[in-house]
Amino acid sequence: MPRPTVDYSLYYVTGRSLLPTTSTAPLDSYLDHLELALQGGVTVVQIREKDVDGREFYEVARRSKLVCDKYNVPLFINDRLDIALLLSCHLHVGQSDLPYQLARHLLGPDRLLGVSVNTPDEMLDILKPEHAGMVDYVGIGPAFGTQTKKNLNPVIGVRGVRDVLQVLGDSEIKAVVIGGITPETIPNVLAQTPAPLLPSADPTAASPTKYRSLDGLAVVSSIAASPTPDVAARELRALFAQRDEYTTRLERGGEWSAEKVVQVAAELVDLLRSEEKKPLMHHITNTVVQNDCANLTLALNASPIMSTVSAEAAALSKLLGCLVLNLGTATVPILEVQTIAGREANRNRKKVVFDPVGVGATAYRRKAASDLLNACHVSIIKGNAGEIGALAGSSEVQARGVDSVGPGFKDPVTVVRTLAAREKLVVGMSGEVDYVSDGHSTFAIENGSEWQGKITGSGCMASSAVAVFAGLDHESGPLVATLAGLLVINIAAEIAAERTTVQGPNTFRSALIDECHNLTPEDVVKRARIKRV
Ligand SMILES: Cc1ncc(COP(=O)(O)OP(=O)(O)O)c(N)n1
Ligand SMILES: Cc1ncsc1CCOP(=O)(O)O
Repeated sequence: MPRPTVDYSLYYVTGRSLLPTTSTAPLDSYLDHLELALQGGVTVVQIREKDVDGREFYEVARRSKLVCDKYNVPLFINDRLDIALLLSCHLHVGQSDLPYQLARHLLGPDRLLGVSVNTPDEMLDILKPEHAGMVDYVGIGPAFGTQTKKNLNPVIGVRGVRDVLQVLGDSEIKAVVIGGITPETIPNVLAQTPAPLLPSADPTAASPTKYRSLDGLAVVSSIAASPTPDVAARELRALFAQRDEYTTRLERGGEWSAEKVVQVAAELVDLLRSEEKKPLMHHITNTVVQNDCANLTLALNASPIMSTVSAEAAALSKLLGCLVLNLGTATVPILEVQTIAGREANRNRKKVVFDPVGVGATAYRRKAASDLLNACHVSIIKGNAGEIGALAGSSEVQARGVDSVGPGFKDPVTVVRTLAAREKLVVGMSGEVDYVSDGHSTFAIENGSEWQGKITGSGCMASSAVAVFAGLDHESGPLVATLAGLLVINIAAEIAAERTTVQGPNTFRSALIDECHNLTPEDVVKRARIKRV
């Protein structure tokens, strides 16, 4: 008998101790809860019972199987091969349980076997030719921190999950992600995990054209702790149903020419000028530039709000055009608010711009940036060469505090393209020439003024300009938004610098904000110096 084909989209690992209801008949109440979860769309169930004796585990599994059979949903048993065999169920084992080779031997050929995987090496072991056909799926994680499991393996973040998927490649073994999977974390998981299938593992070798994605989401508390498990399951299923959109977006690549970018940037300036409902820009930014970024946002005809209050992040994210997360004042409370706001923006499918201010300066900031990129999906990273180099893992360009020093990269195009392809977002690198890439198409913008390097916060203001364009409800996407934002601020800077009244940094700063306010679509068309590289 061949093993069944399973839809792993929503894999519910039970957690009886987390159930919200207490009842005089706890097992019945748990079974009712399980049935509701199945009605909501759970596609696979695993019975995971910790700290109970074998008899109780057996009874819970036996009764659960009757419920799952009613919905034709496959049932896995966690760890206990004996119970899986007795009930003709499938089995899940971890790396410290019975070795999966032995488990397969005893389970026989007809039942499904899943294995937990925490590292690329563990994945490689399962893929060895001598282990072929033993494992049907892997549970990759923990992706995020969770209260549900004691003795948790190291948290690997979305990028760790992607590293395992990269090794899994186009194997027929299915993959689910586990650990801290909630409606808030799912958008980032779906956006970040598709792993490029390349002839070589080097993401710079060529633009990836195909990606390996997850086959499902595995959750405990997102369903077990819900008083309405049917509603919870439905929401999780609906979120997972967006998976292919994320992959298709990556596989589509970019078709933009420089001329087309300029034309659309001019249209976007026009749209901003005419927009009655100005896009709301939520900035969680540093204390040095708040006022300038708010004024620049207003000058471009968008509405700034500079809130650092976590309690209103959810409400704001519903009204947002775009969220700006700036690493300049990287205190622990600010990073916490940024994480919450980023996840809420992801949940509401709003764009997030990340300005990794000073990320090259200290190990503390590098960790903060990495944690933020693991916690929420960012659409655009905009930084200077020192910052982009630090995120790309290059030491070619040094950072001095928040500034970048030296002549820049020998091959800036490869740096931005590689980082964009790896992080699956758009990278904008500002400097004498700005480089922008989505991992497929890369552009260089030559507009700008020397004065920009002589005022503090010009990079942060450029990020605000990018965010304004990203926040417009327009189909052109984050690549064009980044290009439009940088074109606009650089052209406004050029025009400002030509003013005879500009005598130094301070008069330039005021003139820059004025010229952002005055800029016309015609200025963009006339002055843009941009090329595809
Ligand atoms: C689908 C899925 N993936 C991973 C695990 C974790 O299993 P394990 O590492 O054995 O840890 P315990 O669940 O036994 O605590 C899982 N159960 N399911
Ligand atoms: C069993 C397990 N294995 C890795 S994390 C985890 C617990 C996941 O629980 P939750 O979905 O509540 O974070």
